This record gives sequence, structure tokens and C-alpha cells, in this order.
Amino acid sequence: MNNNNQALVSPDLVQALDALDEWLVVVDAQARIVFLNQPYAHFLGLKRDEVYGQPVIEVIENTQMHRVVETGQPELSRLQEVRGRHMIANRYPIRQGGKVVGGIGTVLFHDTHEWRQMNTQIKALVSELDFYRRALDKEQTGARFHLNDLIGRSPQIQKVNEKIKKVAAGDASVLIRGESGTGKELYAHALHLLSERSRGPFIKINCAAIPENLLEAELFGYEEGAFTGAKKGGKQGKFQLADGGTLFLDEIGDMPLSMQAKLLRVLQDREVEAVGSNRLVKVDVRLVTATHQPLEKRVELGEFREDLYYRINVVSVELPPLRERREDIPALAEHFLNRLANRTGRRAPKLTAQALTRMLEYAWPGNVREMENAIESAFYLSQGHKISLQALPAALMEGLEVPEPVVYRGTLKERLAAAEKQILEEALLACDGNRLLAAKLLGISKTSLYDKLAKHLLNIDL
Ligand SMILES: Nc1ncnc2c1ncn2[C@@H]1O[C@H](COP(=O)(O)OP(=O)(O)OP(=O)(O)O)[C@@H](O)[C@H]1O
Repeated sequence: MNNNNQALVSPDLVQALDALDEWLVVVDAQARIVFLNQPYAHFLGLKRDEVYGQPVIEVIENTQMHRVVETGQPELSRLQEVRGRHMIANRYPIRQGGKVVGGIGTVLFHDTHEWRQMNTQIKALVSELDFYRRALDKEQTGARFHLNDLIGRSPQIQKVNEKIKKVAAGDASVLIRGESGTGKELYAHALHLLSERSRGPFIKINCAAIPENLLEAELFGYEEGAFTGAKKGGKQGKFQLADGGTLFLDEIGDMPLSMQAKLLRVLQDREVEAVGSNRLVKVDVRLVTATHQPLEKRVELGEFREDLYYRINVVSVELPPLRERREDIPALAEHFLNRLANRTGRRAPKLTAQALTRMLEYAWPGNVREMENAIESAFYLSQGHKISLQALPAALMEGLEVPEPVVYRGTLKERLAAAEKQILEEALLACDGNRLLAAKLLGISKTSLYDKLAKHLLNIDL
């Protein structure tokens, strides 16, 4: 398609398209803007002449026009957020002789008042959806991550994967160890999904997040009236919920000693007694635990029961910190960027070589979780297709001198003149101010040298 909007849209047609209530954008085969109607330019706060020829992705937030041109597939009634407003967009490819030569996108809205009302409703719906999504994530009881979903092919991770595959079958208790953020919970999911219990429930509880006085009721459940504030009808404990499946006790190293004794009894007898009840109920649960604590040390200090330590640690899987498997960093970064791109509808940006180098050098004390957060903040701070070193969080910059972004000062003519002046000065210095010699050195005539000296107001007499 012709890149010149004058040829594409005649003045009469421009007038007609500017009169529309709908907002309209047309792009060429390279997804560069060739036409924007006036109402859309006004909403975007742009002078349309200034954006013609620019990639649409750099001009319109969350646009998908580039995808339509790439895939040749129309996108209808898509929600698009621009400048804080939710709008409905239709996007179509433009074909010539079967070939996609561009795309046309429209944004639909009604009168401003109606639109505002609709926008408020959509905003409320989106935030409600977000609320339930988060609540569901928190309450999520099933296992969601398979071994194949876990990123990392370093030799250290391959070893972990092999071990997980080996121990998954059978009922041995598995203790997953590793620094915070190394992926212990993800591996617990994967272990469950590989086990014979994969069709059963996967129940998780974080022992560090629950106050000591509530932990027992959470683990073993309670009867109605067991304590003030107890729910009518009582509540099942995580052990009962995990019956036939896997119970994942996260941060087991933080479990108080009194609870450790109760847990040990349940593991030995394979039956639980709800708080306020005197009935023992049989449970068939496979136990997977995780901790970042040095458990042996805690046993020595008398803070963790030795008998419980042996019972949970039948098989131990050690997850290496990220700094010991740096070769996984590029793949993890790409994975997180693609996921963010999918969620937001933006094209996934790439890390610049400098940013990636820094990520490869950094120690990542918070491991994969810290990296995930770093990528997320850099994603939202960057607008184009690249994530630069400067967009990375401050922690990664400590002890690093960040180079100033290159700024071009002056026009080509001015910069050439400055370079010429410097060359003349150097030549004169090298020849002790002898102009004849300097002209020879520079391969120009004496007259030409004099002209140039006059031009640069140089009068060096050494
Ligand atoms: N191999 C991996 N592939 C993809 N994402 C990963 C991987 N490992 C960890 N993550 C991500 O890193 C974050 C931390 O993982 P997870 O919660 O499993 O770590 P953890 O070791 O259990 O942390 P903590 O000890 O703090 O509970 C999660 O958001 C997870 O999605």
C-alpha cells in the first residue's frame, strides 16, 4: 500500500472520515501509520501529520494492528485500553491480490455520556474479575504446574528434574529445600502431577503465614463450637481435604514446636483429630514439605524436632539458587516477557544486550521470584520493543556505572566542521606550526589550508 496518505485518502475522503464518530487508523504492510482520522488524533493528543510513517505500536497504546497485518486475521470487538479508557476495537487486514498490504482499525463508542457510563461499568467489571482471579489464585487447591511448564534446562535443573521424576511414584515424603524464590512450590505441584495421586487433591498450606493458635485448626479442622468464632458446622482441615492426594506444607521450618509434636503424631498414626472433637479420622495423604531454613542447625538448637526431621526428609530435593544456574536466565526472562505480553496484549519486548549482561552478572538474592518482579517492573517502565539497562530496578544497578544514553549533539554539518577543526589543530601541533608541512601532512594545498584556517578562525603560531 502506498505510504503516502495523500495518495491513499483524497481530501474529500479525509473530510468524510474526520466527520465520523468512530475513530479510525490505517496502517501499511509494515504496520506504519498512513492515516489517522481527526477525532482519533484529538483523543490521542497527537498531531496526525507527525505520526504518519511511524510504527503504530509506538504511537497507539496496546494496539494490535501490527498483529493483524502479520497474521492477516481480523480481530473483532476486542477490548483495548488507551489512556486509561477501555474501548472496543475492530481491526481488519487490507488485501490486494491476496496479499496483505495493510490494515484498518476502528474504535467504536457512542456519545460521550453513554460512553462514560459504559466505561465505568467495564472498569468495575474488569476490577471485579481481577479480584476473583486473585482470590482464586490464593485459594487454588489443585496443582497447576507440570514439570514441562518449569523453565530451565541447566545441568543443575536437569538433575533436579530427574530426581523429581524418580521419586514422584510411590508415597515417600519429600522435602524440597532451597533459598526463597527458587521455585520450591512449583516443584511440589510438578511432583504431585507426576505421581499416582495426580487425580487426587493437591492442598497447600504455608506454615509461616498462619498464626500459631490457628494452625492446628487449619491443619486438622475443627468441630462446631470448638472455640469462639468457630464456623457453624465446623471446618475440614487441610489433612482431610488432601485425603487421597498430596499435602504441601510450605515453610515447615517455621512451624512452632508444639505443632511439630502434633504433626508427628498424625504422620505416624495416619489419623487426625479435629479441634474440639474426640473422633479420630483416617487420612491417606502424601506429604511434601519445603523450607529455606537450615533444618539440621535448627535441630541442633532444639528448635526443630529430630524425629520429625527424619520423617519428612525421606527424600530431599535441593533447588539451586539462580546465581548457580545463570544459563537459565535468558530463557526465564523470555518466558516472563511473553507471559506479560499475553496478559497485556503488547508485543513482547526484548532485553538489550547490556540489560541481559547485567541480569547474567547479578547475584539474585531473591532468585527467580526477584527476577520475575524485576522483569515485570521493567516491562511496565519501557514503552518500545526494547528493555534497556536503565529500566531495570535499582538493586541491579548497585556498584554499576550506568552509561549515559548516547545523545547526538549538533547537525552533521556542525559535527564535521568540529572534527575538521580538531584535525587542523593536531596537524599544526605536529609540525610545530609550519603551515607548509601541515598542508603536506594533510594532503591539501597550502591555499586550501589557509582557507580552512581562516574558516575556523585558527591562527596557531607555535
Ligand atoms: N523454573 C521456573 N520457571 C518459571 N517460573 C518459575 C520457576 N521457578 C520459579 N518461578 C517463579 O518464581 C516465583 C517463586 O516460585 P515459588 O513460589 O515456587 O518459590 P519458593 O521457592 O516456593 O519461594 P518461597 O520459599 O519464598 O516460598 C513464582 O512466581 C514462580 O512462578
